[in-house]
Amino acid sequence: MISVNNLEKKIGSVKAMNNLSFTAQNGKITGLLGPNGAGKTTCLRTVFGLLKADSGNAEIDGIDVAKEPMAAKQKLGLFPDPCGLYERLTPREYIQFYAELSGMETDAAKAATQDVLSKLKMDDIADRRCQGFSQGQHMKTALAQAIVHKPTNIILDEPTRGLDVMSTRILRELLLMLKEQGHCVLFSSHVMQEVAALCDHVVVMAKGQVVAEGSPAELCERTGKESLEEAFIELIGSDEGIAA
Ligand SMILES: Nc1ncnc2c1ncn2[C@@H]1O[C@H](COP(=O)(O)OP(=O)(O)OP(=O)(O)O)[C@@H](O)[C@H]1O
Repeated sequence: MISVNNLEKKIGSVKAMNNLSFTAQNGKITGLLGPNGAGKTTCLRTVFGLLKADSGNAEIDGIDVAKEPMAAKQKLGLFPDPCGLYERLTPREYIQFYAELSGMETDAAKAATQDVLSKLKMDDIADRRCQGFSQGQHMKTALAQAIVHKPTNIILDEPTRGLDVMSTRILRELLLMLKEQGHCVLFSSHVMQEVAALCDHVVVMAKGQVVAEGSPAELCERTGKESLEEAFIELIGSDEGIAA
């Protein structure tokens, strides 16, 4: 479970997070939905411990990220940019390298790597160099890296940006699989269709604050709108910076 409690962050003259609070539960996909500049990336960077909040805190399974960063990170996986893989390594080498970086002994890292390769059905590409991989293969390798240390919680910042339809579908299936396995999945997006299709819980953000939260159906009902896109526009009072 990820909980964000009264986070505040001023960057220059901008309040990127303004008393931001929400919870993302295990076994659910939670979407952070907001227009450009809403503070989604700032929030996720804070949750991962890459950015220090001015006040408030983020907790991973009850562990304060700022106070116990190593313990919190053991329970958290960050989906990296799939374009940033080391092309000369095979998925097995790459994933094992990250498992060891997360603190596992070599034997445990090897076993965990095999586990995740099987879980994501990657055995056919496990020992090929990443160079020349398709988008979907890159994606699986990146996700395997994020979950090899068996974190309960996974965060993804606009994971489908720049992906084609097939890769987007693969990623969706992978996220649904993680949810079925009881993981807490938190991702940011401004793509309505994606959020409506995937999320159990949507946190609508604007100007560093939570404007509303609930399931897509609840948000539609609350605003009296038929689609999440219309509900979103009603909630934030503008259609600036969103994608259909
Ligand atoms: N390093 C920085 N320097 C200056 N301003 C920043 C910096 N990081 C974030 N901001 C500002 O903080 C606000 C929130 O930015 P953030 O990147 O968190 O938004 P976002 O919701 O992820 O937006 P997008 O959907 O466009 O990626 C914006 O106004 C942004 O310009």
